[in-house]
Amino acid sequence: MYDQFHTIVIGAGSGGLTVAVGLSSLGKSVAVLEALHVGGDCTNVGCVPSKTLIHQAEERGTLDPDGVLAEVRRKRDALREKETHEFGEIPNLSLIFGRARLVSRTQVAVRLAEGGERMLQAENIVIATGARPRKLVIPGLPEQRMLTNETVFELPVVPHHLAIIGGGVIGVELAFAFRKLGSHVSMIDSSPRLLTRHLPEAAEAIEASLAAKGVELHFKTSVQGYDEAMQALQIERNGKIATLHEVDYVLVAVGRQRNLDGLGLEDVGITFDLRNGIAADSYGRTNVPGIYAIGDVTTTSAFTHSANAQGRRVVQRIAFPWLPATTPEPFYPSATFADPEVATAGMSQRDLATRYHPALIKRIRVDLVTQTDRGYTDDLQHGFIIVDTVRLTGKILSVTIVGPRASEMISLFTLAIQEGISLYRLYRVVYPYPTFSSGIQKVADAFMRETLPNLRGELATYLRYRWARPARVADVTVPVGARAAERTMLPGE
Ligand SMILES: Cc1cc2nc3c(=O)[nH]c(=O)nc-3n(C[C@H](O)[C@H](O)[C@H](O)COP(=O)(O)OP(=O)(O)OC[C@H]3O[C@@H](n4cnc5c(N)ncnc54)[C@H](O)[C@@H]3O)c2cc1C
Ligand SMILES: NC(=O)c1ccc[n+]([C@@H]2O[C@H](COP(=O)([O-])OP(=O)(O)OC[C@H]3O[C@@H](n4cnc5c(N)ncnc54)[C@H](O)[C@@H]3O)[C@@H](O)[C@H]2O)c1
Repeated sequence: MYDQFHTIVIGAGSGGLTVAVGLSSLGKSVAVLEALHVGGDCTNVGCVPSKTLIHQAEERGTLDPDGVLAEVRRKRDALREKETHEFGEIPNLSLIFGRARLVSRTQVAVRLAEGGERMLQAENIVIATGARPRKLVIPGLPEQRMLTNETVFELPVVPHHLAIIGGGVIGVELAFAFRKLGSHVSMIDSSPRLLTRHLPEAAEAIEASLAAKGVELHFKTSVQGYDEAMQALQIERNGKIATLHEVDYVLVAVGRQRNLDGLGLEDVGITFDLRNGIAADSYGRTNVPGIYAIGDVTTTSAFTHSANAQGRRVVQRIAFPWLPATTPEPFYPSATFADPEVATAGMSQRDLATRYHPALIKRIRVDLVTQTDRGYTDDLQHGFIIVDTVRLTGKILSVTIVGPRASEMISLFTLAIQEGISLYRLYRVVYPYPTFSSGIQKVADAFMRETLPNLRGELATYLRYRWARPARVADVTVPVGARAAERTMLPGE
């Protein structure tokens, strides 16, 4: 016997809840199936606890580090409870705890958390099952000393020496936080630098800031094993073994693995692969009519805001199928809550390199330390804005900001890129004084200074290279904010 719904959503995380709330508020009956907790990764083991930790560590530092960890859990649990209660109360929305599996193109079986199985049927199914941390095997490391983002926020006491494997977004954010709480922190990455999806300039600033705070950085390095008796972590670089002493915890943050297994995707004929996740178009449609996929389980999303944006497009598609579905997926901005913050908007460097001849691109860099008075008043150590723009036209293609509140500042550029607002128009905007955002004015100033006195030359270059294909794709980085469909690498791969 199948219970009937208009839409079944698998996963009550950032993406799934967006669809469920959107459709139920439009009067559609929605079943949301969740294996663990309402809120998914973001509320429970991701954005919310990590940002609370970062904020608390900044505010309270070494005064009461274990109290900070307790406060992170208190706030996380309170939010989880509030969300669970609120979603449970929404009319037309049935929240069902259990593990879901597709049994046909319109039917889902749920192994209920309370025991037993329930069968559901709907004309639309949305898969939003997210991702989990990729695991590493470290010989000799006892299980209780191995942490991931799923366990690190449960620590009752702050580690004495935390070794973080992986210098991506998770590793970097948590390295700053635990260092501020008084842990000795060592970072180990197999790559030659941190934040490999960002511009090298951004990684350099973050590396300098971490090093200044006493974080040990080990690049091109792998972890060999752990000696419990000595609490020693063996690492290897260029064939040489070194030892990190008194390591009480190892945090593994080496990327993500999509939650695809046990979903019955093959049985229903949904196109997916382990590397790229479920293939979906810019409106979340998979190759199977009526089945959608959004968020971390797809190729194109790695953030809460992108899962949310995709969820809203699915709501539009399902509720208003007569509206045109022609807009491409937007570029998703990214924000890394390091100290200083790193934020990006627009195209990836790889995409730039494939679509534009290098001669057509003008790169402008404004140093927030020396070129803004706010940098001076605040004794800023690291900060800049880098903008890649089309010569002559001032069309903004790609932006990286490193600095305080970069995560807030980036939205102006996100708007400019999406709405085709050029640097000529940003030049006319008045920015309050003294702010870091006055650096945006400096970017526009620099563009005008380099363009207007040389209009003829800029025009000639523009006309010559406007349609020219680049000779070859350079070895370039792919910023996190890149439209993920255009990435060649995915988080954790
Ligand atoms: C430490 C950390 C910090 C982060 N910080 C940020 C940040 O600051 N900003 C940002 O934008 N993003 C951040 N992210 C990324 C963000 O958390 C994810 O991109 C986002 O949660 C993805 O949403 P989702 O809906 O795709 O999946 P999820 O939120 O992971 O939700 C998927 C849900 O599906 C459930 N599920 C899985 N399989 C099944 C099944 N078979 N049946 C039923 N339920 C199932 C899971 O239990 C889960 O609740 C962070 C991630 C981590 C790990
Ligand atoms: N502020 C945010 O938006 C935010 C914050 C945290 C996480 N996230 C999301 O979570 C996801 C995962 O982040 P992550 O940091 O785990 O992955 P990541 O892909 O960003 O970084 C993984 C790092 O681990 C390194 N690595 C891989 N294997 C290794 C090995 N065996 N030994 C040593 N180093 C190794 C890689 O070189 C890379 O630098 C990202 O997609 C991100 O979007 C977002």
